[in-house]
Amino acid sequence: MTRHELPAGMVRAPDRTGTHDGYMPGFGNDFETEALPGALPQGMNSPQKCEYGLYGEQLSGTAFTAPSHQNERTWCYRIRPSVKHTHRFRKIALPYWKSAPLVDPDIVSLGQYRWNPVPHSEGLTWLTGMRTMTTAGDVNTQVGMAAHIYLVTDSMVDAYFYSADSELLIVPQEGRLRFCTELGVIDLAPQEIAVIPRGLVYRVEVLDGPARGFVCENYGQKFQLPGRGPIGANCMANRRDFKTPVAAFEDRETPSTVTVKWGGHFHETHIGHSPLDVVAWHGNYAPVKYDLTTYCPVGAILFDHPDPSIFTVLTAPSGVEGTANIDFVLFRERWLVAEDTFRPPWYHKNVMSELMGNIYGQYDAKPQGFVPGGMSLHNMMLPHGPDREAFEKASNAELAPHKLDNTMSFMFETRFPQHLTPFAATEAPLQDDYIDCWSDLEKKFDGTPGKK
Ligand SMILES: O=C(O)Cc1cc(O)ccc1O
Ligand SMILES: [Fe+2]
Repeated sequence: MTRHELPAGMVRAPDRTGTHDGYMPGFGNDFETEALPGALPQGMNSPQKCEYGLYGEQLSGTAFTAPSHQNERTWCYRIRPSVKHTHRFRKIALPYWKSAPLVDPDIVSLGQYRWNPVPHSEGLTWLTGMRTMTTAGDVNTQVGMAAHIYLVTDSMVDAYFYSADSELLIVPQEGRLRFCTELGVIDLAPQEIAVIPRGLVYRVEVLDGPARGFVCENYGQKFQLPGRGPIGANCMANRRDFKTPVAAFEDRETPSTVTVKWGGHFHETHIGHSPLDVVAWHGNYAPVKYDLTTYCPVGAILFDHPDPSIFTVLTAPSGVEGTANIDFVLFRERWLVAEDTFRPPWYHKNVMSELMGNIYGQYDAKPQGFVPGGMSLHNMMLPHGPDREAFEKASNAELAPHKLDNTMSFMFETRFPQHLTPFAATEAPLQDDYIDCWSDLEKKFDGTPGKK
């Protein structure tokens, strides 16, 4: 992948070992990084005076008193304290970016739904190009999520954003984006994901456009790695494959805007400089990216089709043990080897709500119609499963080992019902005939024993 030049004037921590390539490996590590030598205080957080005349500031991602194994915070040493990066706010409208609760009495969310890719349009930034498809839970009580599609053609120029409501899990499908954050720069391409923590200020630039992808906006507890149980210490998503950017800052005095999502509403403030002014930081509350092709799937090696939870990349707990606020689940290339087994997903009805997106290729339960950039929704307790074509093929296939190749789809699975937004119900390219994919499933039963 080509390495893009940093934005003009941005200073990044030097690569002293020749290995970091702009990122530090590990999930939830306690990192430390400085873009100028000696900027990071050693052995303490709050010296009477910081080096270079910097201000020390803590960004808390969990309550001060959260148990120490969950406690997340980062110490920033910056040109100005964040309080100088916000001024009087006024509410602004971003009409396509919605928050829960949003239950429109005229919209029927009970149904199996599928959408074609939402087409690109001109002049859209990360903020104006966000299109909410579903919302679940309640942003004010910090439970649930929203699923969005982003369509981005234009970089944010002298414009910055943070969400106080949520962390954002970003799943690109087309194009490349750059996230210039307070804690460093993340370049993101399809087959990668990023998690931008709640409260972190950033701007989004287009490296290769137009860009389209999916966002899971998590109102609840942070995403973490799932427990592997008897699988042990390896496989699935491995900690070292997560990458956090090294410190990078800019000292730029230009009229700029900061937009804040707070309580489901957007607020704008005007300042005279870039807020990306963190010269050095240490801590474990930081943005991260992950290459999905490093996900090591584990599955059935003799018979039967396990629950899709075996493919969980990240999980955001809900407080009820084993019942996630959100699971992020990845269906990628893998071998199918199970004997005497119907290999695709079984027919099922799930207490959790399943929103799926296709990053590339073909999904085994839906050979047609679920296309890259497209989405589907099988809501809480709504039956679904393979379409007729997939069922007939898999029921009659010769069960030699078979590689599912050229396939990468994912699921945002939440314990809460997902409600369609007006955009999803009326403006997005909904496939009206989706449920017909099951209409030709035959009755095969005729009371004859031994019939298979
Ligand atoms: O519905 C789907 O396609 C997702 C899914 C996949 C699978 O392998 C098992 C259950 C499940 O919900
Ligand atoms: Fe399902």
